[in-house]
Amino acid sequence: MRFLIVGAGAIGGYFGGRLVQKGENVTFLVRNAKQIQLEADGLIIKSVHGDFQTSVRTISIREEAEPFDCIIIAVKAYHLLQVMNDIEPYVGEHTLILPLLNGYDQFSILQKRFGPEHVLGGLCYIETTLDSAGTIVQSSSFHSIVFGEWAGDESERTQLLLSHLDNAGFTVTLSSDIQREVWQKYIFVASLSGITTLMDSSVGPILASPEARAIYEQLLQEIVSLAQNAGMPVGPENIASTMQKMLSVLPEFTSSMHRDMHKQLPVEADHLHGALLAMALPGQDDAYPVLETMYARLKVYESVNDMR
Ligand SMILES: NC(=O)C1=CN([C@@H]2O[C@H](COP(=O)(O)OP(=O)(O)OC[C@H]3O[C@@H](n4cnc5c(N)ncnc54)[C@H](OP(=O)(O)O)[C@@H]3O)[C@@H](O)[C@H]2O)C=CC1
Ligand SMILES: CC(C)(CO)C(=O)C(=O)O
Repeated sequence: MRFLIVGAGAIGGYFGGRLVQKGENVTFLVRNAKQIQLEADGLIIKSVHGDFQTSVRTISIREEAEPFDCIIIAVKAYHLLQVMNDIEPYVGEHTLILPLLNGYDQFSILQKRFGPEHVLGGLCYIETTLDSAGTIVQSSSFHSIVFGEWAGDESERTQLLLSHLDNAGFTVTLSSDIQREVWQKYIFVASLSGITTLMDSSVGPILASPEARAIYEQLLQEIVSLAQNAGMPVGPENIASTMQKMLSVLPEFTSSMHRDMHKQLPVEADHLHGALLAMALPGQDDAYPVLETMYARLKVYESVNDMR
């Protein structure tokens, strides 16, 4: 199976690198500066599971190549529209597109552009970031991909993909209810990135402060009830499971958005928190005050960042 990994950043570089390490046929679609860096140094991963470095095959945008069997999309949401133009030449009749972005809107955007038959549901759990030299740094031990047919069907093509993603040093799960999995992750990441950016803190001090913890719990409730009212596959059980996840992480655990904010990088505020608020039913737009506060805080960050 020929993989094209779009974006050799924190998640694309990590999962793609692991697949290279396993011996899978992997190519990275990258922009110029990243291509130069990868050609000079190779792909470098510093991981709690052990460091490794490998040379990788890259192509640059518009470079000729046959369509790929599976295109894994591992860019930030604000790059998705550009990326859809860039991957078009590599999408053939049987190509599977597997987005690993956080959020929800990416699926309908990709389905509309390439046709629903090409787009799988997918997400990942991992805590990775790029250091100033472009090295991928993994700081927590979990590293998993969950994927499946968007409509929940069983299929030979997802079984085949599973066999190629499996045994690559990370966990992979083929789900028959990927939309529910996507929402579980969305709730976790939207609440985590909201509270860590608002408090400018990792999880430990937030949960240790009764005041901050109460705000987190209200945020979680708002997100779950908003999504449920909007007809998404979530329910009150998502509150308990998300809280359990929060209680299981290390005190220094934080969101990728919080880390990006410290690096003065753009954030996925519209794609995560803005998209949630846009789902609120008419007449309910003032029912989510904590979520609105989180979103406002991110919009202020964006405007200050734009002026730098
Ligand atoms: N980091 C994490 O721990 C986690 C992140 N996520 C989610 O995964 C997604 C990706 O995040 P993350 O990996 O952290 O982001 P990064 O910014 O680390 O990586 C994204 C990469 O995409 C590349 N890119 C952007 N546009 C293009 C393009 N047109 N063609 C090729 N490459 C391109 C960038 O390359 P360049 O070097 O050229 O800028 C960059 O290296 C986000 O939705 C995020 O929320 C999900 C789980 C965990
Ligand atoms: C919460 C986490 C680390 C889990 O994968 C994540 O997705 C993010 O911060 O972007």
